[in-house]
Amino acid sequence: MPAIVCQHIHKSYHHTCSLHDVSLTLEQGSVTGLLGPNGAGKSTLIKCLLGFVKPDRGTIITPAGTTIGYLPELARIPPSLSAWKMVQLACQLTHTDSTDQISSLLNTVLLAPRHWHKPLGTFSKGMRQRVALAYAIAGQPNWLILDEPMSGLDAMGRRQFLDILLDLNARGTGMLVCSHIVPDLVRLCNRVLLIHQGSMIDTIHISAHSMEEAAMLENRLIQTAGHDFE
Ligand SMILES: Nc1ncnc2c1ncn2[C@@H]1O[C@H](COP(=O)(O)OP(=O)(O)OP(=O)(O)O)[C@@H](O)[C@H]1O
Repeated sequence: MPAIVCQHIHKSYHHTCSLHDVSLTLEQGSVTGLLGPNGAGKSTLIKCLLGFVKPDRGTIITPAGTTIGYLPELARIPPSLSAWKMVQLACQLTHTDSTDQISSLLNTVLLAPRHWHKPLGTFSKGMRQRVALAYAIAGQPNWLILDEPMSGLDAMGRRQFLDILLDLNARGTGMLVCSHIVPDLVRLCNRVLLIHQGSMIDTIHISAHSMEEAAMLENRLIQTAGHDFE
């Protein structure tokens, strides 16, 4: 399938420039990280790609047949609903709400069957986030856009969540992941785009998914953000 392409995107809110001449290509099956200091424009770019926000200028080309699942930073989790019911609702939207499909999704996000019918309000943050991911992938999208997916999860929860994402990617799902957690981005991504003050300033290719690459990327980020305080 052809890539998703953004060309020369500009977006301002009132007099604040959020994105300035941003271009990028997302190849199907790839995992791209978006990294930048607070206020750099990451969420605005995601909202433009999802069609929630209209750029002032520029083009976004989404090939026919593209389907995108979205996991927002703060997914709404109704506390009285069960995991099963929540995923069933998502499946109903795509007319695939068979028992097998719902069980398969809950298994994919590693939720043990003993939790399937418990209210989500009794779940840990990690479990809730995994149910939110099952909701996002219910329509079997070929792309996933994730905004801070591992934020607030403990080490075990982050590892588990990363493993699920790596498994989804191995099965062909392309991803755009916005995160402040550099080691997670390095573990997951093929490349990381560095964004600062609304502009794309660097592309870092990740090959070894190693601690050394994470340290290098973190230094690059601190170098960038450090200039803001000079
Ligand atoms: N709805 C809005 N109205 C006005 N300004 C906005 C709006 N959304 C974003 N902005 C501004 O656009 C700039 C980029 O914000 P954005 O949320 O995209 O950054 P971010 O990189 O996602 O930040 P963070 O890491 O803190 O989530 C900021 O200056 C922000 O204040």
